[in-house]
Amino acid sequence: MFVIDQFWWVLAQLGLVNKNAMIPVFGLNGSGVTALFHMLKTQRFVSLQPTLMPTWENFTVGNLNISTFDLGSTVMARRRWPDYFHVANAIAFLVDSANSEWFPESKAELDALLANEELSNVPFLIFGNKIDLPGAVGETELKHHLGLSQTTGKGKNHHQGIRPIEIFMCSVKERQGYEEGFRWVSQYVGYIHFSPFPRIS
Ligand SMILES: Nc1nc2c(ncn2[C@@H]2O[C@H](COP(=O)(O)OP(=O)(O)OP(=O)(O)O)[C@@H](O)[C@H]2O)c(=O)[nH]1
Ligand SMILES: [Mg+2]
Repeated sequence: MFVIDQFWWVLAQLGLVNKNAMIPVFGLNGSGVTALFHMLKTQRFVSLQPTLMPTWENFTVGNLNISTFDLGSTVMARRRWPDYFHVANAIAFLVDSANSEWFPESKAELDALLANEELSNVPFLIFGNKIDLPGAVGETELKHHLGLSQTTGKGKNHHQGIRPIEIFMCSVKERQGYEEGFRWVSQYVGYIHFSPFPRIS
C-alpha cells in the first residue's frame, strides 16, 4: 500500500493525476466564502444572502479536487467549525480586505485556528478578498493587521517541518488571485483516503 501511495503521489506531483483534498474554508460574515464557491462551480459572480444552512461543496482547481463545506459565519456556525478540523488536509481563511474595521476580529479567529492543536500540521491558505473595492488594503498591510510577519513563500517550497502558511490577495468578483492560492496549497496536500464527514458531538 505504501509503495502504491508513493507512486500515486509522484504522479500527482507531476500533474498527471488529480489529487483530492478536504479544505474547509472559513471567514467572517460577508468575507466571500459562498461567492467563491459559486464562482468556482459556475464561473459566475452573484450577490448572496448570508449562509444559514451548512452545505458540502466540491470543485476542481488545476489538478486538485477540493471537497469543502460552506458552514457560514454566525456565532452558532463558528462554534461548529472545530467539528471539521479532523478531516482538514488544509484550511482556507477569507478576509474582506476592504473591511478594515473587522481586521481585529479576523485576526482573533485566525489566531484561534492557528493555535488549535488539531491543525498544528495543516497548511493555511489565507485569502485577502475584494481587492476590487476602492478601500481594499494591499498585501503588506493586511499581513501586518493579521500578524503574519513571516509566511512560507508563494513558490514551490520544500517541507522544512514548519506549517506552510501564505496569503493571496484576490477578488472573487474579478476572478483574480484565488486559483493561484489553491495551486500553491496543492503542493502540500493530496490524499486518496479521507472521511468527508464531520465528527458527531
Ligand atoms: N466587490 C466584491 N464583492 C464581493 C466579493 N466576494 C464576495 N463579494 C460580495 O460580498 C457579499 C458577501 O459574500 P458572501 O459570499 O455571501 O460571504 P460569506 O463569506 O459567504 O458570508 P456568510 O455567509 O455570512 O458567512 C456578497 O454580496 C458578495 O457578492 C469580491 O471579490 N468583490
Ligand atoms: Mg455564505
